[in-house]
Amino acid sequence: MRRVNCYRYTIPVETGVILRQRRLKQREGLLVELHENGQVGWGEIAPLPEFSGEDLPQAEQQLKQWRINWLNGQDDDLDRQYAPSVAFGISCALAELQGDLGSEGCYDTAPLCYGDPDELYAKLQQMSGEKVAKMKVGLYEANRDGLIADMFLTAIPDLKLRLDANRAWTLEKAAQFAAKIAESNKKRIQFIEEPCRTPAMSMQFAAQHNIAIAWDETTREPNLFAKKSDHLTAFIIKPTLFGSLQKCISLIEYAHKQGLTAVISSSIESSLALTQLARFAAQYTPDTTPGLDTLNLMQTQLLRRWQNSPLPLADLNSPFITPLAL
Ligand SMILES: O=C(O)CCC(=O)c1ccccc1C(=O)O
Ligand SMILES: [Mg+2]
Repeated sequence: MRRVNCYRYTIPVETGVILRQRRLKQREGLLVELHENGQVGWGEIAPLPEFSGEDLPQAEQQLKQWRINWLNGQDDDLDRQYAPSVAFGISCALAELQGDLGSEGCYDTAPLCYGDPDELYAKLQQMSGEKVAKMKVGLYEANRDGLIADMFLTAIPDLKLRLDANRAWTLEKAAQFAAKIAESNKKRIQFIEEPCRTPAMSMQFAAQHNIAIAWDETTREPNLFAKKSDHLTAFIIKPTLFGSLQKCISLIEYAHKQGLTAVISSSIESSLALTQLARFAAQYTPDTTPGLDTLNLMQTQLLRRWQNSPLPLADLNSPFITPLAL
């Protein structure tokens, strides 16, 4: 006997969270709770504004349709029939229901920083294992980004640095950034995600300046497999933007076959999905530090705790969660 409960959540986020020039005041999403044969599974469906193609009302409508089909005994093709955030959330709930999502999580995630050295030093001191951090660039002057990145690499000799420009730079701006990085420091740049306006420009930049790059937005565009480069070292996989766990596993396996790293990355989900991503990362990318350091953008956790997070935990009776009558 199958049973489904659905909820909508709204969590206030810290001031200053900007997504492609748009301020994010709150994070909204859906929760789906499945019951079958005495088992329970949870999933989170949270389209990310400015990044997802679908919005929350569309996701809710799709969840309503999937629920009807599942209660009628149908098992839909999630990635063919539903938007990525819907396919991802439902696949997590089904994976939990079927016991396919590991219990151990990789909570040692790469600290995300915006250029404040003190903040990064503090976070790195708490890290066990490899010291890897991610810094957003492209928001200010490229020279400044280069000086700060080089300072971090020089000051912390065992630091491996990930950078993310979200396609902000022209080739000229990217060259200004690269000019500030000491040659001896370049090999500790694990990658720059999407440095330039287009993948072709990014590949040209990487070859000209001998700096590793990674595809993030490009993993969700057509002809990904044609965009190869000797300087490409990683795919950044955001399941909420990409699709079901099964679709992500296929891309992880392809990346590993190509000798690339696959980094499981946050789409600013609540602690429910973030902890599921930490478990998924431990299961399928055990040798790679995930990029899940976004919980501190929120004012509360939802249903499940992130290891050692001091944030309060909201349960189903909290004002942040509303039952949905679909
Ligand atoms: O990947 C990470 O470490 C954190 C997630 C992150 O950076 C991100 C979060 C929301 C939207 C876009 C991005 C991005 O990687 O570009
Ligand atoms: Mg990115």
